[in-house]
Amino acid sequence: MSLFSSLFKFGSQNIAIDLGTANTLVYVEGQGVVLNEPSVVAIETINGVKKVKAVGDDAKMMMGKTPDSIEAIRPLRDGVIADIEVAEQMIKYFITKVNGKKSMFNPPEITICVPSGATSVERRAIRDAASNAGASQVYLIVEPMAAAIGAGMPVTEPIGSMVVDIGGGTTEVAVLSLRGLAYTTSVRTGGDKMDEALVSYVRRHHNLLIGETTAERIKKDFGVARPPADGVGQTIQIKGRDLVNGVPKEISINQAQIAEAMAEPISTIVEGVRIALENTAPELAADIVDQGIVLTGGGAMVEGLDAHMRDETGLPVTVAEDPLSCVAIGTGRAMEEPVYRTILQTA
Ligand SMILES: Nc1ncnc2c1ncn2[C@@H]1O[C@H](COP(=O)(O)OP(=O)(O)OP(=O)(O)O)[C@@H](O)[C@H]1O
Repeated sequence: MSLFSSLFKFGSQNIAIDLGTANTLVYVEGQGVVLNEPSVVAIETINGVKKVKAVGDDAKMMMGKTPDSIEAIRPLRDGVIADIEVAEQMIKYFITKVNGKKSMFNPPEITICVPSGATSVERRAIRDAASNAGASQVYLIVEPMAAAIGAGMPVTEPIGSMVVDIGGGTTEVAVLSLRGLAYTTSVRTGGDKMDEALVSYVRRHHNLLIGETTAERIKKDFGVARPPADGVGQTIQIKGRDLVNGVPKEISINQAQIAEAMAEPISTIVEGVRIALENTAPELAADIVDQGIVLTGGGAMVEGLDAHMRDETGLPVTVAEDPLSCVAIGTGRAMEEPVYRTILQTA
């Protein structure tokens, strides 16, 4: 085997990254999604020196439970990079995890998605983080376009389609046609705001303090976008700290109350969709009446959200097949398939 072919064989594959507020997914050329871990980094400070202690799953397990010397950080907030240095460390860690040491000798091309509303400064921050993490070339793709490609929507055709990507930090609403965004808006509300709404509801109504992780678990397992048909739904027990006497306490809450708690962020998302529909050109709007709206992102999995949006807009609404992976799959397909190549932006 020649030196060239051995280098080629052992070279690193190009990769696509969905750098999300809540989760980071990595798609490797020819393999698909190979990594899906929380966007969390645990940093330990010893004698003023900061060191990465854990990344991804291991770091998330530490959230809310770390000693003073360790801080679990989410480097992305509201869909943009809040801590550039930590984000870079996280990207570097994930690239090495999928490509091993190969990336050092033969750096991969990286295609990475950015929120459609990201400013040029934010785009540069994401590009620099990927370059510093070892990319030979960085391409960007806007998140709703990636979500639509991942959901199998006809983005290259002269047909209007609407995608609503409900992530952790942001909800991206976009109308796409002929490889471009005909209209886009980004609402800084997503799954995180639903968690926060649950935390404050429980504090207000039960004087109980619960953590973000507990709130997220309640949302995922019992969250509903509208009150259950019987007006109550399932009742669950939740544990936290009593705000009056400071001791651990358990209370009961039902799904009607959970729906009430989550109502505000959900109506902000629906309002974003309504504004997008009002701003869509008539020909494209006519297509959306036929094609309907497709929901992607983890927030799309809140029970009854599709039905609620159908009632609010009067349009057909469906949830994509694999809502949590749509953006990563779409970013990966845009990297691999020549038909989407012109959609990619060189950073
Ligand atoms: N089964 C579920 N039901 C409700 N919400 C869920 C479910 N699974 C995941 N989520 C929520 O989806 C959100 C994460 O979605 P996703 O991974 O698409 O976001 P992201 O890409 O990381 O965020 P962003 O697009 O804002 O950068 C989190 O708020 C998470 O709690």
